[in-house]
Order: sequence, then structure tokens, then C-alpha cells
Amino acid sequence: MSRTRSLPNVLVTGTPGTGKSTLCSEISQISGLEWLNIGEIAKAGQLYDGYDEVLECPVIDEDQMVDELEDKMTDGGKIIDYHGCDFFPQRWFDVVFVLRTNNTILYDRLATRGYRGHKLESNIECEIFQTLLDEAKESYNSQIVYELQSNTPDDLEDNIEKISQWINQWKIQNSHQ
Ligand SMILES: Nc1ncnc2c1ncn2[C@@H]1O[C@H](COP(=O)(O)OP(=O)(O)O)[C@@H](O)[C@H]1O
Repeated sequence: MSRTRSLPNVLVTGTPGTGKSTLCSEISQISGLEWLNIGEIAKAGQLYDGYDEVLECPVIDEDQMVDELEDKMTDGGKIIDYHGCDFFPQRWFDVVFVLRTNNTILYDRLATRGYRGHKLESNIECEIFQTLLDEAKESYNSQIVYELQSNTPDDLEDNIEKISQWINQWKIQNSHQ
């Protein structure tokens, strides 16, 4: 599938607060990949299907979201971040990065964001049980799934470097097709 694309599609997943949007914003500026922010797309199109009382957030209508993104993903050159990945078609992505953050650091980030009670606890549990890493490995070929630590500004720099290198390598490998 990737042979029809001139640029790869990259998925960045992980528990809320692990740094997905920060990383995607940087990568899209450096690499020219277009960052598709699922939260904003859902809001703009009102692509919702109910409300999650525990996580205190609207539930995205996954089928509508996939329909909305299909043409863009077929074109390639997209970077998506989301705290879930099992509803995206496997064929969309050339690589999946799962951000991981130490529990106490994540707790502070989410508390600063205003998360409290069940919402805060559920997200910390999600990270402790490596829910998003397991979901990524179950949903995609585990050979394209990479775990990245996202605790410090140095980690952020390392991750920007690693993903940029991966994109450049992909371009070289796919330039003659
Ligand atoms: N590697 C990192 N080191 C330190 N702070 C980070 C790092 N990545 C993100 N942050 C900070 O953590 C908070 C959550 O990041 P954000 O990108 O919004 O996470 P997500 O999109 O996964 O919810 C932000 O305040 C951001 O500046």
C-alpha cells in the first residue's frame, strides 16, 4: 500500500499527556507531513457518538472519523496523534510510535491540565497497564510499532530526531518506486 504514497503516514499514540501533540507539531514543521489532529477534526465535524462519563470527554464516532480521513490518508504524508488506534485501518500507517511517560511525571502533567478524580486515575492506570502499547501491537504489525520514552525535554529532542530519521529513511527506500 505504501508504494502508492510519495510520503509515509505516521501514527503517534499514547496515554493523554504523554506528549503526542507536542511531538506531532514539531515533526510536522520539520518534515512537512501534515498533522491531522483528531480532536479538532471531531469537533469541527461534530463526529461524536455519546459521552464517556469516566473519562469526562465526548466519544468519537469512529466510523465517521475513518470515512472523514480516508481520502487524506490514501494520499500519504500525514501524521496523526490519538489516544487510541484500534479503529484506524491497519493499511493507513507505515509506522506507529507509542509514547511512554513515567507515572509520577504523567500525574503532574495531567493534574496541571486540570484532570482530577476518576479521570486522572483512569489515565494513570492506562499508562501503568501500558494499554496503548498493547493496543498498538495488537492492531498493527509489531515490527512497525516503536515505544518511545517521553519524560524530559531531552527525550522530546531524541524523539524528534528518531522520527525525522525514520521519515528520511522511508523516503530513500521508496524513491525508486
Ligand atoms: N518530552 C517531554 N518532556 C517534558 N514535557 C513534555 C514532553 N512532552 C510533552 N511535554 C509537556 O507535557 C504536556 C502534555 O503534552 P501534550 O503534547 O499536550 O500531550 P498529549 O497530546 O499526549 O495529550 C504539555 O505541557 C507539554 O509541554
